[in-house]
Amino acid sequence: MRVAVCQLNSRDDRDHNLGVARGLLERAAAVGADLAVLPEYVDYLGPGKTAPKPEPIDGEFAQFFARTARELGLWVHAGSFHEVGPDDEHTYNTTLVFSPGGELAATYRKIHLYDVEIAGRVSYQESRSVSPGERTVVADIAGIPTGLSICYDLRFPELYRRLAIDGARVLVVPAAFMMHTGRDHWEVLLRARAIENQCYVVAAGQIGDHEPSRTCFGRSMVIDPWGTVLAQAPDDVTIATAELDLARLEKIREELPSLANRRLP
Ligand SMILES: NC(=O)CC(=O)C(=O)O
Repeated sequence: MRVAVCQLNSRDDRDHNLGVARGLLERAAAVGADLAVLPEYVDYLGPGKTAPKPEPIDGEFAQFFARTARELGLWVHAGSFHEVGPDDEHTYNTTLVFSPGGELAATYRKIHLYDVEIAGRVSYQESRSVSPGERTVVADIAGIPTGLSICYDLRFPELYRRLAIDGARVLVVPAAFMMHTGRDHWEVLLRARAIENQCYVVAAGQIGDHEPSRTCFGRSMVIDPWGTVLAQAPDDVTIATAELDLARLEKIREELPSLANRRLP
């Protein structure tokens, strides 16, 4: 399977963001990708705690990507968007995955919320405006069991171990990782999740400045189950592609059976 990671710089203009995302998905389809992955918060990254208009699962955001998947004949992992939440104060941070037929194949709500205060660097309290998801998800994407996660989830290895135990061969991480933490942690964490779970990791990030004061790290990448970086996007709004070889994954698991050798549940 050929995958494309799509790197965006989403702003406070949903229609603009969707237009840029569509252009990258067209590029992914043109180079033969079977699956294209967008980053966290494709719909909106701007001033204010949340998008001006959160949407239901079957709203315009979903319809746009269902149509795009169908028109391009592509599996589309639509990163994440602001889904209408349980009350007026909170949304969900939600992933939607569409099949090449345009059917909604999977949904996932971000479980771990980014509540972090690093003096002078990062001040973010995601739980003030977002409610956490409760459910882990291994989706069937083109016949491959694929574990879903979003951004800050990456720091919680027990989530990915659960996904691996539940059969995942690919782990997808749409993100808007901060520049301050990303430059030291992003690649290390992604490669660790790939090696320890013997899975492909497909990670699509937001890149650059977002109003009013957030800078995202980018460096979208695809990593193999040995921990090797197969593809990495440059610091731009663009795509990077790589081939996933499931036979190679099974060979790695056979030769170095660390997943099978686990002693703790
Ligand atoms: N933005 C996030 O959700 C996570 C992040 O930037 C980090 O973990 O660092």
